Amino acid sequence: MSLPALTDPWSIAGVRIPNRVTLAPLAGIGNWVVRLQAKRHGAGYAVSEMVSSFAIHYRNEKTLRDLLTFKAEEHDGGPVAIQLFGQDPEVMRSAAAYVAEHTSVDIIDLNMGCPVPKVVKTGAGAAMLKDPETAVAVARAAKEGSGLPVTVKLRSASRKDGEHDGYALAARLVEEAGVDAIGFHPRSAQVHHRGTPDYALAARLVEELPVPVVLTGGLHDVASTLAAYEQVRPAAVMLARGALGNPWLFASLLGRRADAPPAVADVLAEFDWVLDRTIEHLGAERAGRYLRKHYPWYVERLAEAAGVSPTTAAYKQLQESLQRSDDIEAARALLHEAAAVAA
Ligand SMILES: Cc1cc2nc3c(=O)[nH]c(=O)nc-3n(C[C@H](O)[C@H](O)[C@H](O)COP(=O)(O)O)c2cc1C
Repeated sequence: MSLPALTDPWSIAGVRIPNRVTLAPLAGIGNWVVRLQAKRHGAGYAVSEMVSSFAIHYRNEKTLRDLLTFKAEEHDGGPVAIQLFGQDPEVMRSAAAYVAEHTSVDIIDLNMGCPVPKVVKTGAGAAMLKDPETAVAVARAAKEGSGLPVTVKLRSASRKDGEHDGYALAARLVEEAGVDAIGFHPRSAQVHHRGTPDYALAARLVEELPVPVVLTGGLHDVASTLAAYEQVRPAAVMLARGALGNPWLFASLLGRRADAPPAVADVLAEFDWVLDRTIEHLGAERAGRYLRKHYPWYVERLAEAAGVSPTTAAYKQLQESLQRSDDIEAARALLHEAAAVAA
């Protein structure tokens, strides 16, 4: 069969997704601002940062306030999912029921791939690859609790030289828990985010499973994403590190803009948009601290737009000044000044 264009629609359990370029879950990053940013630049589907099922079950105030905000405009460009993690089926059932009732999410995604020790030592994330019975029970509970489509994002394996326990788990989740799609990251949990993903293995999974497989891993620019899409033939591609402070990648992949760095004015306008929306989300004080994580990406874009290496002295100094600043308006002024020089 011919390979659909990335601009072609597809669906997860009857939920229509207008194109095949999607935003990956990104812990500490993928809040409504970042999801809406991806959607504005064309992403057909976006998954939230991972959220603890326990925190929802126990009604942790900060979690409910900061992580369970989904804006109506996020849905304009296609559906939105929340990613939940946790190893206890009954807690997952309760958390899934809560998000179905209290948020506008269309789909629940379950994290079975996070390799971070804090998560794995509780038996959640990538630890689930070694415990298929629990993984199936958790997925079933999420479906029953929410009544929503449920997808699972997982790694190909726990260990780099071990069996492909994640690959095997994917089929069981679909067969035994009725999981509606799989997000597949063909790297082992052991290597975290290093090395080349095993796209040949991902292609086999796409052939084998009766549900959509969404590919993530190593999709850092237009060329690498198109090459992986053609090799693996997944239902969709899911951008992660490649999209950090680079929402233009969505538009370039969808043919809505050239595959070229954004202009200085575009970087500045985007930066202002992110600042304004994050102030709306967190208030100016918290936004100022939180956004330090985002600043380096926009400095890099600015350097690219100016045709200069981000390692030159001026850009290094700008990075340092931004990291020292927790005043959001001071940070805005710094980037505007640098942009005036770059333009
Ligand atoms: C900062 C960061 C946070 C991430 N957070 C999550 C997460 O919350 N849930 C998840 O399933 N994967 C998470 N991932 C993994 C990504 O979704 C993605 O699968 C992975 O980075 C591979 O894609 P890449 O090589 O294109 O970056 C995270 C990755 C990064 C770099």
